Amino acid sequence: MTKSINAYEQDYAQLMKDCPTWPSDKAAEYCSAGLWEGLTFSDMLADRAARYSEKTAVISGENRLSYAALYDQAGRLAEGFLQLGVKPTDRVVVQMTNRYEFFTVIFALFRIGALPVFALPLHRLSEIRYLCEFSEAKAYVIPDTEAGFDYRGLAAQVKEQVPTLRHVLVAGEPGAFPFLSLEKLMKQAGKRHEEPYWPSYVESGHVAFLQLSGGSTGLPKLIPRTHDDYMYSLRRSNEICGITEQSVYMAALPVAHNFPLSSPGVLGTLYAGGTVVLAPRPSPDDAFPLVAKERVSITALVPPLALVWLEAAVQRRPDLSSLQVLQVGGAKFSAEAASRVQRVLGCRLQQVYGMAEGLVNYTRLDDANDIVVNTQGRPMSDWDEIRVVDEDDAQVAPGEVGELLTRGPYTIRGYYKAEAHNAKAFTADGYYRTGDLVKVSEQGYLVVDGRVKDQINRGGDKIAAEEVENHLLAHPAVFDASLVAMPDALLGERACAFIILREGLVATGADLKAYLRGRGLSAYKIPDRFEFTDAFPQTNVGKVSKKALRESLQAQMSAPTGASQ
Ligand SMILES: O=C(O)c1cccc(O)c1O
Repeated sequence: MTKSINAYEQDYAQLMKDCPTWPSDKAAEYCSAGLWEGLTFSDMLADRAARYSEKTAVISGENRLSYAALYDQAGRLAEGFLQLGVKPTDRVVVQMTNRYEFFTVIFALFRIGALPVFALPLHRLSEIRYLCEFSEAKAYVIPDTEAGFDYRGLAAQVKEQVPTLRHVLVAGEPGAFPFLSLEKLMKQAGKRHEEPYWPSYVESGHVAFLQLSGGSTGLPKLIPRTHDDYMYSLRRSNEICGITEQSVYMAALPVAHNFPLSSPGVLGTLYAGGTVVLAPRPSPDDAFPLVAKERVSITALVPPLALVWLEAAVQRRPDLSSLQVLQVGGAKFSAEAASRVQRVLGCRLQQVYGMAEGLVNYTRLDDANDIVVNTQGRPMSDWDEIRVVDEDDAQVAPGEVGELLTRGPYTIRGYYKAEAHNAKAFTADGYYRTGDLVKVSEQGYLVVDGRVKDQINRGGDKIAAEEVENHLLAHPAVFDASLVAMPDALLGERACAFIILREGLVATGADLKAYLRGRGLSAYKIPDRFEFTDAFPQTNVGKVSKKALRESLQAQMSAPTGASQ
């Protein structure tokens, strides 16, 4: 350590300047109402390790980590990170598949006040390079390989292209790459010193990590969440979802995604002293045996996976007797599929409509079937403020469709380093513009009815149209590009790119797909279909009419003479 505590205070002051937070009167209100309890993630784990000690915290393949072991490993890794020169307020991009090191790493970073930046396992060079650059990350943490993909090769490219990135750390084997394994980092740090072995710089009001936005603009936005606000959302989610120390939560979705991370997810489960089971993949082949073996009581899926589970369960009749609750969220779940969950899987359905920016809505476990099947739930907290507005920000009549705006004790007031965007994405009085169209029932339940933001929700994977369009526009043969959603029975939506080629130049759909892959774009963002055209329909203010493009696509898809690929 080369700096005094005061120096870190300056670093925190800078960080907090980059991260808009709540006005002080609101913050005081949330504190005095006991919503923000003044607990950091590091203190939370220390407390649970003392309380639950040998109880199993995380199960991942052959590994079973007790609360004490998780705390101990996080402490040693924290020491290791400090020795590497990672210090309070530094950013560290964490791209981890569902393995236990996700927890040892993030709790190590929480401990020293460094900020994990949560990447997803499917992210590739384009996304990771951006995350590392934009957050000025000092380190990048990866698994060695997973599902046939070598993250070390990706990291080698990122390291070469991002000069501020000093360290790559690997869960598993570094192999021939010049990277340090987490295991070595932990050993290097030696045995844990007497506590506390470094002063605590971390306060509960500080930003704990940067979460990723689904986004609708060219580049993904980073979401600063504080210990206080996130912890409140976990505590309240636990109450609603019945999470206790008896709960066994299985993460089938990638654990860094906000839904399995916090609604109530793996962190809610650790908060309650329960057990987290990490499924390597969400397929019935992997997940059903785990549910039976570990007596999983609750898990979370996106709608396409829920459909796959429903189908497989009918055929295989697996032992899901321990499963009490299946949460479905991330995209709209059809009422038809929703109505089959209880009968086919033998557990209660909970619909979850949430966003990494904050607001999470749940159907309640004792809600009538009609509500559980037909709505996306209601806000988790009485402190959530919501408004449903028309294009002029005027409140719509009760029950009418409008854009959902929200603010509250766990909804951010602005993105990280995004002043210009924040002015558009938030109202002057601090409401976040969700970009989703909803209607609110008399009892306060939300039904999602579309969106105004330019995004495609591909089975829960959100694609910002502008991001993909920008990549397409970089192709020499592309004059203009417009990405729209097309309906899909399994995923809900897929992406179709409408392309106008430059005169005299040619490119096929296959060429453009290969081009996007070559630019390091993740697979889920690569358009599923390409349509070549001479001009785009326009709105009466002269913008590209995506509505007209979607309609022309619909007409073509229902026409008898198949698709042009
Ligand atoms: O981002 C989401 O889609 C989401 C869904 C359910 C719950 C959440 O917390 C989410 O962030």
